[in-house]
Amino acid sequence: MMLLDVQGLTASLGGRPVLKGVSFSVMPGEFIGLIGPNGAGKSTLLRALLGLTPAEGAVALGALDAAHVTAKERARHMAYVAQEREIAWAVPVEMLVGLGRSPYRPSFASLGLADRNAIEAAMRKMEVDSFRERATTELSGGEKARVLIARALAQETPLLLADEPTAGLDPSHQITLMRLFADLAAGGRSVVASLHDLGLAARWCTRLLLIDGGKIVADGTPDEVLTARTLRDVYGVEAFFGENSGRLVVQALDLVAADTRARP
Ligand SMILES: Nc1ncnc2c1ncn2[C@@H]1O[C@H](COP(=O)(O)OP(=O)(O)OP(=O)(O)O)[C@@H](O)[C@H]1O
Repeated sequence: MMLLDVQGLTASLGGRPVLKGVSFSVMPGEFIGLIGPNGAGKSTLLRALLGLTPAEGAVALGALDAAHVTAKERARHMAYVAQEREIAWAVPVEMLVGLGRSPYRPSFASLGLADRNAIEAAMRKMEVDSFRERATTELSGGEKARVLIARALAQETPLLLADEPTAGLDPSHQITLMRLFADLAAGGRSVVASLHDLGLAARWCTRLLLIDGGKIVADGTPDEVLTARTLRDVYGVEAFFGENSGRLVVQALDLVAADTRARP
């Protein structure tokens, strides 16, 4: 059963088309890296899936039509980690992570055992439990990111959407996060994360969707998508390609000369 099915999604912002007929589906067990240059439409796609940006086309959340779900139904199906990490409200870390349980409770109801277990597990996974009482507004950028990811994990949804979740994390926490997402996928849930780090995308994702100019221009395994040609044409970079433990290793090395670059 598909967790997400997207057909012909189009969206315009400020009068300009930003998504131009995007179609794909997500099966349980996939860790999908949404990659593409700045301005390609990755955040807009994630926001459109969540109903935060108006879009045309069909989006199915499992058996539910996204156009007709309630906010709570949607939030029980997919969690979202936004690119913006601004937290305006000086709540303790634990309380912010606890907001991930809102889709399961009537407003203002107290936390039940399942809620408390989910909050503990999420805080431990993101290693924020040691500063659970600190105000979220007084954390470093990477710590805030981990708290916001913990909130999404506490939501215990089949599908997790994350917009540049590794940005601002140190290498150890980047790997911890990618491993966690890979484990969630191996356990039958699915993750769609926009990523700029092609090395992390190649190493950990089961599938990559490459977006350019509001369209999916490649969809497949990291080996299929991250070719010298696509990196040249879409990103305008020359890259080193290697292999480690059977997985692709990619590192962008330099810009290609503009006249050798063909836009797909
Ligand atoms: N509120 C807005 N009004 C008008 N145009 C917008 C708005 N938000 C985004 N855009 C434009 O839509 C296009 C897609 O933006 P989007 O944020 O989806 O790209 P992205 O692939 O996530 O980029 P990045 O990697 O830089 O985060 C860009 O050209 C951007 O300038």
